[in-house]
Order: sequence, then structure tokens, then C-alpha cells
Amino acid sequence: MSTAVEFIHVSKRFEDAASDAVEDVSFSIEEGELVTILGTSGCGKTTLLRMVNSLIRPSAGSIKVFDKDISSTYPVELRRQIGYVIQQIGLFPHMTVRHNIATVPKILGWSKDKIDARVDELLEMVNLAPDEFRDRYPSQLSGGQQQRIGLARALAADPKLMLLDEPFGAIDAINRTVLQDELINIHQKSRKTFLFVTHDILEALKLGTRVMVMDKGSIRQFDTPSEILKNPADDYVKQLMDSFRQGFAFALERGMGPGEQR
Ligand SMILES: Nc1ncnc2c1ncn2[C@@H]1O[C@H](COP(=O)(O)OP(=O)(O)OP(=O)(O)O)[C@@H](O)[C@H]1O
Repeated sequence: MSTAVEFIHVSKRFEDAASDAVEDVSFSIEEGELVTILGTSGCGKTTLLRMVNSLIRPSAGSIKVFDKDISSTYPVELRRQIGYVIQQIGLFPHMTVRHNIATVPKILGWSKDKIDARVDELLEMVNLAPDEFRDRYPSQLSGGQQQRIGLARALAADPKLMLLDEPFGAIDAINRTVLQDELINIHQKSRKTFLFVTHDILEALKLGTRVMVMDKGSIRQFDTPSEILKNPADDYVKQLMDSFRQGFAFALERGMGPGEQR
């Protein structure tokens, strides 16, 4: 298996900042992994993710995507291999679902038949009936449906690497669970590489084949969910996992009775 993303001593300091947003980070991600990047607000998750598709340039170190140093790749060419999904979705409001999904295939010069077939295939993949949704405008969709279209659009040209930045952050718990399950399905079927930023511990542990725990610009632990739960690398990770367990136990306990009578 080959390497999809590699960071070698990468740091990023924004102009006028007192410290690095990402500090001397090194890791590699193999093709086909679904890596979740977990950490509290401001720890550098988004900065790290946006360095992969060169929306942010590192201040030091080097980054390889599919074994090629991205500093010697044109950003447009780099981004052609990478799907990008963000919380604010960014669908084009004046375009139908079909045209939103077809944006990149059109730029790539696909034929109309190929695009039509791909749009329907993707709508089915994200569980939206093509006949019902193909010609709708974003304003005629719920937030969860819009997020599904955002995912379909990012998958349209079949990129080998997908970057997702809190894509389900604004979605209610039930739809969020459904979307998480769909993402697991898409990952299992496609075997693409996914990097998924979240501050939700359950989401990170549920989705990730490996979880990267970040704090203050550094990686505290990068391992499988079970290893992180069983063998936290340091006090920070341990506290994070303990808070998750306590929250879970408390919710279960309340659901069982006494709390409900309060
Ligand atoms: N364009 C910028 N200019 C200056 N500082 C920035 C810029 N973008 C991010 N930062 C700072 O870098 C640090 C890391 O930000 P980043 O957005 O990567 O965090 P995050 O972990 O994704 O947070 P959140 O979960 O709240 O989105 C923060 O202190 C932030 O204020």
C-alpha cells in the first residue's frame, strides 16, 4: 500500500501570531485509511487540513500527497485529486443539485451522458432519490440534504483523497448518525483516503480507522480508536477519553431512571 499524505516536520505560524498554529508535525497516512483529526477549538485541526490541499502554506517542513512534494505541484492540479467538504457546504444557490454536483466533471470536459449517469449514481450513494432531487435548488433542501449534496459534489470526479472539515457539525443528532453511517459505507466501498476533522469524540472514534488527537498545534497521539481508549499516550488524551466515558455513563444512567424524575 502506498502513502497518501505525509507531513515531515511541518509548522505553520500565521503572521503576527505569538505561537505556531501547527508545530513540528510529522506523520504519514496510507491509502485507504479514514483518519479523524480530533481536538478542541483552536488546536490547529483546520490549519493542518488546509495545508494538505495548499489552501494554507506551511511556514516550515514539507508535505507530500501521493508521494509528490506539494510545493512543486500547481495548486489547481493538486486540488483536482482532492475532494473538500466543509461545514458551511458552499453549494451554488443559483444552480440545481445536478449542476452543483457536475461542477468539476464539467471543468474536466466529461460528456453529458457521463455526467448525468454520475450525478444519479452519486445521489443514490448519498441516499437521495435522483428523480426527486436532481432538479431542486439548494434552498429547497434541508441542511442535512444540502450536506449530502456537498459530499456528492466532492466525490463527483472520483478524487483519491477526501478532506472533510466538520461536515456534520450543524446537523441534528439523528441525521448526523445516518450521515456518519453513510460515510463509513462510502469509505468501505470506495477505499479512498479520508481525512475528517471533528471535535466530537464519539464521531472521531466511530469513524476513524485511526484517530489523530491534537492539542495546541501538536499531535498527542495517532492510533486506532481502541488503542487510544485503552492506552492513552499522555494525561491530555487520558482526560479526553475519561470525559467521554463519563459523559456516556452519565447519559445512560439518566436514561435508566432517577434523573428523569428530577
Ligand atoms: N488566517 C489566520 N490568521 C491568523 N491566525 C489564524 C488564522 N487561521 C487560524 N488561526 C489561528 O490558528 C489557530 C488554529 O486554528 P484552527 O482553525 O486550525 O483551529 P481548529 O482546531 O480547526 O479550531 P475549530 O475547531 O474552532 O475550528 C487558532 O489559534 C486560530 O486563531
